[in-house]
Amino acid sequence: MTAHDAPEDDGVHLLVPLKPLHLAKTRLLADRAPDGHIELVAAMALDTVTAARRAPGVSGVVVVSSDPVLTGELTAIGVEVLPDVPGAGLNAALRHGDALLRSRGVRRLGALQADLPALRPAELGAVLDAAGTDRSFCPDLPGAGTTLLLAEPRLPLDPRFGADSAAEHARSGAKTLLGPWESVRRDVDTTADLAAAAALGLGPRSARQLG
Ligand SMILES: Nc1nc2c(ncn2[C@@H]2O[C@H](COP(=O)(O)OP(=O)(O)OP(=O)(O)O)[C@@H](O)[C@H]2O)c(=O)[nH]1
Ligand SMILES: C=C(OP(=O)(O)O)C(=O)O
Repeated sequence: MTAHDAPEDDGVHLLVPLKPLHLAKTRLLADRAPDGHIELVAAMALDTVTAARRAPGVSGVVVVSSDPVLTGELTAIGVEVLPDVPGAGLNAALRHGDALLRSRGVRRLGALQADLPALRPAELGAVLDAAGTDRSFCPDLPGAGTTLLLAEPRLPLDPRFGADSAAEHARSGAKTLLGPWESVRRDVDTTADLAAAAALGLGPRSARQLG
């Protein structure tokens, strides 16, 4: 974290998890050539992180990943990267990041997916406003997944990402955040999602990758 991310402030620190790039976003390969896949996944993550850092109410963004290329690119723009827990999976990676940031005194914490290349800072800010300090989550546009999970101040994140995570997060007592913030819900799993994100307006790195 930088001085800008000082834990004393009351903004939210977001953990952004990402698998090794060559293993990530395989559903996109169902109907896309593999050329440029790694570069596209990295570009989407960098656009997501860049937009999230600019959002009102966000005090810091920390990526959880063991990918060396991504780590190099993020570090170069001043983003901290925590190494993954090898082989432990997404929720363990987030719990690991949660524990580490809490040990530094961070009070407000959330998890944001790395595949939101159309993310608009003002829309993420509006979601954080609507959340207040409640445990809450933003479902993806299809409704089954989760793009953002926010913990209550000082309480564990308790992430339940994976199949039907929206229902799992609701069951865990999290408030559902619905509102005019399509870019926060527009995650990219398939080529149809990618086209929808492009229609919304991609971040510069993703736009460049798609030519
Ligand atoms: N750090 C970390 N991130 C993970 C891990 N597993 C999944 N993720 C990330 O969690 C996010 C949500 O996962 P998915 O949307 O299913 O992404 P994916 O597994 O890359 O996509 P598919 O291969 O298409 O299923 C993505 O950004 C993944 O890279 C993990 O073990 N560690
Ligand atoms: C892991 C998840 O992501 P996706 O739905 O994009 O696979 C989730 O939403 O919990």
